[in-house]
Amino acid sequence: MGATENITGSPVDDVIRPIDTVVTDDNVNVNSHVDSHEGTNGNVKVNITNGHVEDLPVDNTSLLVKLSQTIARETEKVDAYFRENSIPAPSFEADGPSDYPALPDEIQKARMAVIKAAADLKDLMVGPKESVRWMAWDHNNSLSLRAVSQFKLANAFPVGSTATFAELAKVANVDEMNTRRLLRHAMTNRIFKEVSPGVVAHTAASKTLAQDDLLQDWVGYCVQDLWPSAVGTLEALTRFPGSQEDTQTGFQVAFDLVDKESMFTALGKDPARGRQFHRAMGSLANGAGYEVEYFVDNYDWKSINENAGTVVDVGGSHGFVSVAIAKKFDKIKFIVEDLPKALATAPKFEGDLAERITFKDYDYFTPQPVKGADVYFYRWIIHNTSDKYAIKILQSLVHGLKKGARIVINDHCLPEPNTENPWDEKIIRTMDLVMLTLINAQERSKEEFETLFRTANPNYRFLGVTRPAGCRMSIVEAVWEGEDYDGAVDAETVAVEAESEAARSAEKAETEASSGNVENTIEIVDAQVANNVEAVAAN
Ligand SMILES: C[S@@+](CC[C@H](N)C(=O)[O-])C[C@H]1O[C@@H](n2cnc3c(N)ncnc32)[C@H](O)[C@@H]1O
Repeated sequence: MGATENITGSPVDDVIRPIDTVVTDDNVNVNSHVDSHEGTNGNVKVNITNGHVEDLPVDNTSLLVKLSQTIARETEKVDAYFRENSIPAPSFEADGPSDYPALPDEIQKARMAVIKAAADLKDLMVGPKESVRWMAWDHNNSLSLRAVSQFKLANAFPVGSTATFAELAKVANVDEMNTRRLLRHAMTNRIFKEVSPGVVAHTAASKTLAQDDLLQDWVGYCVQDLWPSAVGTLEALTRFPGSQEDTQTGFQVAFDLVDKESMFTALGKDPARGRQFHRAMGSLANGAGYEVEYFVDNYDWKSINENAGTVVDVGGSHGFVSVAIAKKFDKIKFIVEDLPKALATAPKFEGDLAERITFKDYDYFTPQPVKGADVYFYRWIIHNTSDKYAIKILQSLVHGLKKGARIVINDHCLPEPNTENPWDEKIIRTMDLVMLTLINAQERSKEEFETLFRTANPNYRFLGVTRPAGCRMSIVEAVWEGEDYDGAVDAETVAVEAESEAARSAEKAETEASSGNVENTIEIVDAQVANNVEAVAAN
């Protein structure tokens, strides 16, 4: 039924009058979904029948126009910034930039507003039925992307030149017709373009893939390991309801490893696949919003520094987070704990860093050996575990905590629905599903973090969660309000012991500590895989 008909189907134009229900705020809220927009253009019509006033369906035209206005207005801000700063404009062509530079807050906000409004506008223009219909075909994007990735087609011909489908078919070792079909589908996602019949050239996206090895590994890992795991997940959930074990996930269903091997163990046994995983994680960890500076700059390290306090970096790998904090806060002492295999390749620090940062072998499911420290922090640790194991980790601390000790978790924190820019919300919720499909772990909301601490021990008082602007990760904090530890060994003593222990472990180390560059990150993740294999073997 149209807006100009009454329920009997007779014309009602003569009794339709515009009413003034205009919502004047023409700013589209960047942090909410489209259904929270209340704006209309003032043309909401009222049907007066038998003295009865009814709202008729709101005409969405006003919302469409508002979205398009937002797109135009905010795009102009981004465009002006690019021009003023002589930054190359975004382009689909192979000579276009691969990524956005770091933008000032205001310009980044404008960019995010455009991304949101453009997505909303597209969805509205497509409509719910057709959106859902074709969403169900999304896996075909993975299929054509997997072909490009697996057959290494991005590197099959140099950027700036072209290749025929016949030539690319040879590279892929797949017949020409099917190579063409796969590639023409990839082209609908702007990966390659057909510049003349049968002739393929690079685009900005295929060029980026060709030039970014880590991105290729990210894609490879996602389409080869993650995608089949996603397909196996519902079977895992029905076969093992509520399982918290990392050997009962979609990954195990997909690769016939149920109750046999965790993903880390499986990848650890297969060097090529393991390397791809490590490098994929390196690609992610170097992405926008994950920079370690957010943690360094947004936690109260200052007060710890003033008291020359001790900080324990649990699961700290090669200590690159501690190094970054130590470089800014010159009095804090750090103990970086990890499994022996990770520490075996740890860097040897020099000078001030060597005096203040020590390594210690430690399995975080066992009682914490460093007692009486000021802060114990877990960066990218707790989200790798289900609740059962996360609680175990937090309980392992209890016997050595002094009153007032802080426990800090640096992980994603799931937002309340619709409070986040939809793009960010999609990424964080997808990350949560990825943790489920691969290792039965999870991202957590503020309430879930609070419950973890409360369940681990009622003497933890949850202090809350903060999230630095621009960062994808949050800082979760609790304080220990129970009795002081029994004082058998203090943090200082353990630090000294740890130093000599680490010196032994680090004999073979050749790596330099750095503040989180790609190579360093890859090494860290290498160590993680190796250690998880070890941890699984030990458990
Ligand atoms: C994702 S990495 C995080 C490294 C570092 N915290 C960071 O922010 O980059 C996880 C770390 O946990 C370590 N790990 C895994 N199992 C462990 C265990 N049972 N005890 C101690 N460390 C462990 C791995 O070796 C790896 O270094």
